[in-house]
Amino acid sequence: MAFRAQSPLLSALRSAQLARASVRFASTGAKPLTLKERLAELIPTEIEKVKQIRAEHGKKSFGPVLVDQLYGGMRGLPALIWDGSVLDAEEGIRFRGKSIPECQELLPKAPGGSEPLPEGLFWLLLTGEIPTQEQVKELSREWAARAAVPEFVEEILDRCPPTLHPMSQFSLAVTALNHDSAFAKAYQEGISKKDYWQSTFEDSMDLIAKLPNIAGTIYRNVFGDGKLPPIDPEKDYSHNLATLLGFDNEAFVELLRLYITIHSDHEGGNVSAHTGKLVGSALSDPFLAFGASLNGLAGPLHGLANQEVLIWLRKMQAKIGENASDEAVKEYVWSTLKAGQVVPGYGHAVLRKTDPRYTAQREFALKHMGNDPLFKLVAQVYSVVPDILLEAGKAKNPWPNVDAHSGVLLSHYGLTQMQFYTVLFGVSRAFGVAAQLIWDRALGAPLERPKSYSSDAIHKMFKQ
Ligand SMILES: CC(=O)SCCNC(=O)CCNC(=O)[C@H](O)C(C)(C)COP(=O)(O)OP(=O)(O)OC[C@H]1O[C@@H](n2cnc3c(N)ncnc32)[C@H](O)[C@@H]1OP(=O)(O)O
Ligand SMILES: O=C([O-])CC(=O)C(=O)O
Repeated sequence: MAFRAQSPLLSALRSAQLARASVRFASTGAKPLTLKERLAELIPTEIEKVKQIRAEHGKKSFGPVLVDQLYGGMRGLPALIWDGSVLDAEEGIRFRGKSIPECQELLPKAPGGSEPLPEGLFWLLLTGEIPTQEQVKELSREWAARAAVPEFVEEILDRCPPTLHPMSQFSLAVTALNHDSAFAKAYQEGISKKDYWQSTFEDSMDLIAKLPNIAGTIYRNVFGDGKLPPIDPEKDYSHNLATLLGFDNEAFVELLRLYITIHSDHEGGNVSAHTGKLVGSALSDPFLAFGASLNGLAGPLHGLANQEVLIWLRKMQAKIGENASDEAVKEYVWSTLKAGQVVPGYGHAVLRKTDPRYTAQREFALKHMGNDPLFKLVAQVYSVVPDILLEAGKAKNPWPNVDAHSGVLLSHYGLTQMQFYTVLFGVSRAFGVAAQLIWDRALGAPLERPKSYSSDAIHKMFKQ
């Protein structure tokens, strides 16, 4: 929740809560609150806040809905509540009000590391607060303890042909985790609505915790890299993910910390986030809801674009050679457009400037791999594509998005199998979707069911 614009009553309530929480640390010297305990404290205030917003503003309008918005993919239509992050077209994403550079500065880091730990980001997404070092350490341990995947899910993955796309395998495995859903079980046992959030929280924690093992199994099955090593309970989430994928390079671990943080959430309207929220609104458990998110993320206009960027760059290199001139790159970009294809990694449904996630990855590349030939090509493409898209005159945003840069970073460290890239995006996106699912159930969010119209109905409506 953004706690910035609050009534005096709500701020007083919240300050009292925060004060109580810190007094509890100070006076008892007890263990700091766990994420679930802190959430339990925040939920009553948030329920009151939403009640108050609805009482005060419930009948106010955001403005007209245009017929073009119905035909045009609902661009700009205010339609969803999403608390973890808000996207500004010019400035890019803020997680609970914090920009990417602010998160890089404020969130806890691993010893010796300089990138934020995704554990801290998850805490921030859920509570709006920056956790302590001790709290993220506890979260790393908790996720490590929950990381094991049921044997039958491993068997499902082992039986997938290596030709089945890693994203399809990922979605199958996540959906199958529903077998052990705490929410589904509690619902069958007749749980009260006010307790929905607790089992949703448990499932969400299990979901996030099990993703590294699932991703590692898919990677090793498809790309033939031997058996999975065990999770180390004393290591952080990204470190364990890197190990499971077979990488022991500390710079790669730092990359994963940054990667998961910046890919975690992008407000609620993007395909994967909205799908998760929609499916969750039917009280499908977090595994079913996030499995659906993954199927949306697997589309080339959304998360698959990071794979598409690398494929496109490699094809370009094959055609015009390495160290090609700007002219040759421009010609290749034009040939893509003239063939009726999109330039992958460029454009965005909301953003109208360079994606700050692109900038964060570019800065990482400048720090760690300034001389990588593929990074140089990515930078060269950045210097020519926006002008071409402007000249072509169709794309509303000619600037690069997050996917234009992620593949080159992964491939620099040897993760060259681009069909796998969107799986890492999916591991990250679970953080944002899970955080909102928990709040949706805590706040009693209703079944989503907007109104649809036929073209005939619209035609008749305006004829009169
Ligand atoms: C994590 C993410 O999901 S980030 C996005 C990842 N996707 C990509 O990078 C794929 C390439 N980009 C695109 O296809 C688009 O820019 C999208 C899907 C991201 C956004 O789509 P929209 O909001 O519809 O974009 P926009 O309003 O600018 O589209 C207008 C026209 O420009 C075209 N256009 C937009 N971006 C591009 C591009 N990168 N290359 C060529 N044409 C483009 C659209 O295809 C559309 O053409 P049409 O009128 O013939 O249908
Ligand atoms: O916001 C969007 O529509 C797409 C995107 O960048 C994301 O989901 O990360």
